[in-house]
Amino acid sequence: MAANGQRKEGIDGPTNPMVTPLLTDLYQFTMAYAYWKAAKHNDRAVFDLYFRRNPFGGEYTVFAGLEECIKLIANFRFSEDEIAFIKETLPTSCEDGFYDYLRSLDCSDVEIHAISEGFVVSPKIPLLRVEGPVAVAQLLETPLVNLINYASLVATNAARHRFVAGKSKLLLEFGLRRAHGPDGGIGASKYCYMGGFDATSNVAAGKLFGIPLRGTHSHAFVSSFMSPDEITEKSLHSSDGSHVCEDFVGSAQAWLSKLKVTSIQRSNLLGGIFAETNQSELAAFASYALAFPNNFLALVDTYDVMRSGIPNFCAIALALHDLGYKAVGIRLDSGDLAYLSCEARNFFKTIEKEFGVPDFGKMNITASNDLNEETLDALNKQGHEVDAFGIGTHLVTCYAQPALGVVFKLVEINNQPRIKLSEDVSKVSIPCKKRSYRLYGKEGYPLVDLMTGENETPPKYYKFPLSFHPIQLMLHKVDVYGSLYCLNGCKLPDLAAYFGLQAGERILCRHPFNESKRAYVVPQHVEELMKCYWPGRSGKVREELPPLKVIRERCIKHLEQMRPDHMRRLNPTPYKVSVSAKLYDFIHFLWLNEAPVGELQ
Ligand SMILES: Nc1ncnc2c1ncn2[C@@H]1O[C@H](COP(=O)(O)OP(=O)(O)OP(=O)(O)O)[C@@H](O)[C@H]1O
Ligand SMILES: O=P(O)(O)OC[C@H]1O[C@H](OP(=O)(O)OP(=O)(O)O)[C@H](O)[C@@H]1O
Ligand SMILES: O=C(O)c1cccnc1
Ligand SMILES: [Mg+2]
Repeated sequence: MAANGQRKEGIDGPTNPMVTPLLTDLYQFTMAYAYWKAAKHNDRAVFDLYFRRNPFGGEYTVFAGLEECIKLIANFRFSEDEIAFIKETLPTSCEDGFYDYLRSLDCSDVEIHAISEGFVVSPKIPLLRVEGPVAVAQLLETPLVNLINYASLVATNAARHRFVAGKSKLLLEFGLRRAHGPDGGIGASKYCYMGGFDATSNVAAGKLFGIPLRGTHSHAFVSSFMSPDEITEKSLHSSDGSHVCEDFVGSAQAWLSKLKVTSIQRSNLLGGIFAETNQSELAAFASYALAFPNNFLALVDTYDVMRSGIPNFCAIALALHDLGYKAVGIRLDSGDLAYLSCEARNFFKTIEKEFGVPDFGKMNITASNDLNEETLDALNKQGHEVDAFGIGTHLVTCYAQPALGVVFKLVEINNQPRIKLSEDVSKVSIPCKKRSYRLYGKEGYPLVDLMTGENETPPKYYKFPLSFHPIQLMLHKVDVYGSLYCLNGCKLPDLAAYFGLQAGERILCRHPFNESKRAYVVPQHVEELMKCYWPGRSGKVREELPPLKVIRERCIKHLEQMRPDHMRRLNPTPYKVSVSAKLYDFIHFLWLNEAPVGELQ
């Protein structure tokens, strides 16, 4: 049985148990029945899954969700219960043989080629190519689009937040409470990590995917304390266990008095900004420090950041320091985050200097509160001292753009290329079973993504850096005379072959729909984009599904290798997506063939 065979490959089911063969649109079942009734259900179809436009006004998208697609494919079988439900749902006139057919269905005859998860991808280029019996491929349409749409959108959103925040900042995903339901929350954590976040507050995602977990505490914890008298157990061992401070709260209060005197005496240094801090806040901080002396991080904006939160935090951090512990830092969750972070940093640096506490000035400052790309950008422009950003709502709900328009289009049936026409040229599908390639330029940046027909010769390139090779000199001559002939008269491809190199070839890359847009490219490197992730009966080797961490590293690497003008936030340069000359001609031949000729009256 194919399902057993698939299980032997060790691919678990989808993370979300709701991802079953029923997680599809009704019309996939009605079409499947009609195909079956017409004995057309096993016609061999090829579908491309792609999106039409990059999200968030950008020029790049991170491809995510593939692993879940393959998990669905590998375990795609109808249970009796599910078949019974379909039978109840479809008209009674539907013949029983159809349900026997559903009973026999799996994806053993489906072949999936896909771009690897974490790649930077562009519109129109197939992310996934599904080849198989037309009825099965269509049943797969909705779940595949569903699994890729949000995953890629939120991974891209995360990558964009990382781009603005900069490499050195810690990015924490705090969105679970605001995500679109439990699946949205789990997906957000997984794909934000993939897109370059460092950690999540979502404990379930930490367990499921091994994502690092991070967190601070909330305002409720601070406001739940009324006074320091509430703390009954006030003693704290020193970090090396050599002695005990019997009254940790008293020690913090003593530090507070010292800070106050200092602040009054040196009002320019500490700003002379506080008199009496909020003692219930001090109690909350002390209590948290007693619970986590090695991981003390305080939310400082419950009452007043500068007049209470920061001095209270410093008093506790200094009392911890006396016992050999190092406080972690603060979180700011309201107000002007640029201004407050700079003030807090000055305060910490002053304490480092005044009291000789090493590294106190480097205390971690985390900021949160309705952050998004724009606020991060504004903070950068103003100058800030934030080390870590906790981002929730805007990140996980993809507030700036709620969906990526992923589509699934038939490009071939029974070896016959198909096209979908539209008044809107950007919606015309690109027919044929295709291959796609990324062509890299001299500087190492991707220049263009190129689609060709399945059987066209792949673009060629120089396999080794020619600058290190004796052939380079001769090639120089080739450049100078603008000819493909070298000094001894042999053709460049022959010469390259002689030296064991693959020949570079000038490739005409054409805009799929705009006749005048074309460019020649001599690639320095060519990467075939789609790999076989589910071989079906083809006998091809199945590409392994790598761990999330590996996908994340791949994603970060790919984002970093993009040319900066494609990545900028304002008016980025469009990344080129093209087709070969042969495919261009074929698209337009088919277009003319399928478009009815109008008649003017
Ligand atoms: N320096 C800054 N430049 C630009 N935007 C900022 C800056 N500091 C904070 N923000 C953003 O301004 C908004 C402030 O929102 P709002 O006024 O609702 O919150 P608040 O009054 O500071 O805090 P809260 O109501 O949560 O206690 C947030 O989206 C925050 O991310
Ligand atoms: O602001 P987000 O980007 O969504 O990030 C997560 C937010 O969630 C928490 O508070 P919550 O918003 O629940 O309460 P608050 O607005 O009163 O702080 C936290 O304090 C952050 O502010
Ligand atoms: O740990 C935090 O600070 C946190 C977690 C979720 C939402 N807001 C904050
Ligand atoms: Mg909030």
